[in-house]
Amino acid sequence: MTETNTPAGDAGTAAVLAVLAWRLLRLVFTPFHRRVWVYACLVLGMAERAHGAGVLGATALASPLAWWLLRTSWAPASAWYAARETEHRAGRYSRERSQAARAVLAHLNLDAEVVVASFPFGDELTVRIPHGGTRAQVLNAAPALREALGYLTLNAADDDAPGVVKLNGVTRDLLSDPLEGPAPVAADGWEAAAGSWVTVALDRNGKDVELPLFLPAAGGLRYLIAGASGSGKSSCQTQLTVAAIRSGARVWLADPKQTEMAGFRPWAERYATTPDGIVEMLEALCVEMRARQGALAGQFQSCWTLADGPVVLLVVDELSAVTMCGDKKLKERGLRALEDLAARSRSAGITLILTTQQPTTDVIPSVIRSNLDIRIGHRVMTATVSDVIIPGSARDGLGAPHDIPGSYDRSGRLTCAGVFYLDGMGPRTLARAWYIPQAEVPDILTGAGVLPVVRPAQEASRDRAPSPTSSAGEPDAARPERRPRRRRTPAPGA
Ligand SMILES: Nc1ncnc2c1ncn2[C@@H]1O[C@H](COP(=O)(O)OP(=O)(O)OP(=O)(O)O)[C@@H](O)[C@H]1O
Repeated sequence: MTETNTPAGDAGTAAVLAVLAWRLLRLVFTPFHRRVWVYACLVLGMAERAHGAGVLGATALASPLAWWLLRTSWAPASAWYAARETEHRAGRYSRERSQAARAVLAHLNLDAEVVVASFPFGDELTVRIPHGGTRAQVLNAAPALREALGYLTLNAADDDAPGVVKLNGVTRDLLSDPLEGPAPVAADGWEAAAGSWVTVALDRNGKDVELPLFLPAAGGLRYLIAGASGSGKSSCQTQLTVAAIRSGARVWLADPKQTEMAGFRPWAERYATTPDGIVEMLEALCVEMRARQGALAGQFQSCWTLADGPVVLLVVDELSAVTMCGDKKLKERGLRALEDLAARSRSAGITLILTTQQPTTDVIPSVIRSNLDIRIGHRVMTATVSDVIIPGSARDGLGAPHDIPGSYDRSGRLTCAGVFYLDGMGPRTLARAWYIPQAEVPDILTGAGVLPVVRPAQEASRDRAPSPTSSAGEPDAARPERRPRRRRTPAPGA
């Protein structure tokens, strides 16, 4: 085929060649997976030179413009592009950081390989101990690495593998920066058996903090979550409840404030809001617990397993609704049920989350407190209160909830909302929780394909005819706060 020698053809060819030259130059610095585009331009340009087809040249020139228009005006294209760019930048960030770290170590006569992985609050540096080198040498280099890479802190992680040292470098202040983005448990594809661990927070080294819902050898867990109003007590509670529902546990909720847990209501097997409804629910759970224990005894088993049935999660959102209840008899019944559950629910595969904003010895009597295994202490005002949540924390120097600094920002939110001390899961840890607003709970659970609990028709009748020994959950606000009116008429269908 003959070449076109018109001035327009020459100008087109020159333009194509200029684009190609630029693309070829970039090719040298472009990672392999991004080169396909450059190859496509190259092929089009060659075709243009060989066949003089102006259409191909024009395509080669116009296609970057078309792609730019596409990705700026069509949402799926821009989302894809943004995701690729983020991935690309993260790769570049890690490469640059590992090169910088290697240079620092080489300066200190340590010829070590370094791999950097980034986290929301910093980086994890995995340093391979060089031949003839020691772990101590790498650790001695940490201050120089911290200085050179600009970390606030750089500490050795406690999960070293043989031959490597892992260092956690923190770039953001845990106490002043809330976690952004969806909580891991809310992510698409989060799947778990009821026994799995739930990532609820990041610790001050930027590492995941995981909490269990059930432990195969121990059974259920007993959580205490305490802190001042607005300190973010709902953070871990909501995440654990989402995880429990997603993993098929039966969830019973006591929600006297009717705010923190309201989003869960359609998925809760039992839901109570008034003191007598809550006490009834606690008593019903004691009955369930004894039935489970009876079944275990019959099989000579000491502890519930997931093969025996699903975990039951009981969340009492404000413990004082029971333990400080004005009705003395009701309070005694509630305390008896709570003591029973705190002492014996574990082996029956029942997990408890007891939450309060008044962590005093009246609200959490010591007989209940002493059985709670995992304590999550958000900001409180005094050392005495810290000691109730985490015994000894006021004096042991390992960090206490009243040490957590915080003030209200202009929107009225506590700056330390969601920051807590975790005690009872290894060394005491300061962490910041992910946050799931209640309004998002229905979308998360619906999006995960979890069907709401179909409540039996009797539920309505329970409202009308509650009985202290019935296994009824009472639903809610329709019910008078003090004493339900008892009707003698039998429940429909009874
Ligand atoms: N982990 C978190 N990260 C960021 N913000 C949070 C976090 N947890 C809570 N918040 C913010 O703080 C506010 C109060 O949180 P939350 O309702 O959990 O507090 P609370 O301790 O349960 O308070 P109360 O006892 O009064 O119900 C929330 O509306 C939210 O804006």
